[in-house]
Amino acid sequence: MLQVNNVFFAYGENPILKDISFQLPNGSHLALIGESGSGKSTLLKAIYGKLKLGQGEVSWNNQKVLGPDFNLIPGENYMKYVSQDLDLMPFTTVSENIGEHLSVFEPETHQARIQELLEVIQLEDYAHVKVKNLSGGQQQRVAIAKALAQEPKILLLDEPFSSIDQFKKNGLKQLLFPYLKEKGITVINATHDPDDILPFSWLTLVLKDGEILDFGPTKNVYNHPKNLYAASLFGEANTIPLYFLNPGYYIDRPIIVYPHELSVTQNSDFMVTVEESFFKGSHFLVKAFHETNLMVWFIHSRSIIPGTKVALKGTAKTLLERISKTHAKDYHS
Ligand SMILES: Nc1ncnc2c1ncn2[C@@H]1O[C@H](COP(=O)(O)OP(=O)(O)OP(=O)(O)O)[C@@H](O)[C@H]1O
Repeated sequence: MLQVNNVFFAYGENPILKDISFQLPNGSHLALIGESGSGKSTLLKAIYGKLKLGQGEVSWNNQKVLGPDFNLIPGENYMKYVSQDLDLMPFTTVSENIGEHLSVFEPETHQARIQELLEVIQLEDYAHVKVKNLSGGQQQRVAIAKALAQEPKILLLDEPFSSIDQFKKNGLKQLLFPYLKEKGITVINATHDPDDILPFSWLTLVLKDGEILDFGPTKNVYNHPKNLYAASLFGEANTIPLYFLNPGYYIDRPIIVYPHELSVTQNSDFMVTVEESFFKGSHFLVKAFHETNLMVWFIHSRSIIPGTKVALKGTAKTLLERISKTHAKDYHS
């Protein structure tokens, strides 16, 4: 179990992490999300033991993570941190980088381990290429393999796929994340990419201004977002007064609605005027305005001519659940 208890951290007078507490069972996969500057990298560094905490502590299996005052080289041997600063040896090969910290006394195991990791990061053909001759994305993959070579129990990833193209990124994630799960490695992945979060992370933690806004199963964080900020981290999102969606609810409470939860209908009083349709491959993302000037995003199978008035309804099951939860809250308050 990884435990983060009441962690506070400031850069000088500037508080960055404010009373962060959460627990992660071993082998879990957490997505750490939040806008730029919300404190994701700082939290990873705090967990890794790189920062002198103002207050609080981090422990793993009841063993305290010692900070920079105790470890000359920050970090515990059961934990690896892959940041943007890749810490590779540019003039040696991919294999040599991955195997840098492996025992030379077991050459066969050593080679087998390197081969296994080359397959996970899909760089088998580059085993003997010098790192300086690789692209930025390829170097990121080597840094991940190098971290995994030492069989950590906890892997901290700081936007690990930022330089990797979409095609390679998808393939890599489909190999890497199941591999980490199979090995029982606890993963905290700081990311801006909804495609990292929804399919792979069972848990999600939302940071806002250095505080935890939400923490729980990804499905709950997504389906019942705390506010527009949390929902927007997954993509476009709307806040719409409840009574626009169901005139039966005479409550002036806004509700979060994802674009895919709205659809064009013949019979609804919720009318909007289309401004623009954006091609998204399998559908169009449409930007429209209600007469109250409220901006509304919804998806549609075709592009819609700007200026067209359409009626919208929200019938998605997830939205209906959210509506009934919001309505119940009003009813009881
Ligand atoms: N070495 C530092 N000295 C002073 N302030 C810092 C330092 N590193 C980060 N900060 C500040 O701490 C805050 C949090 O930064 P952090 O890098 O943790 O955010 P982040 O959520 O990871 O952002 P991004 O998504 O852009 O990587 C920011 O306001 C940043 O300017």
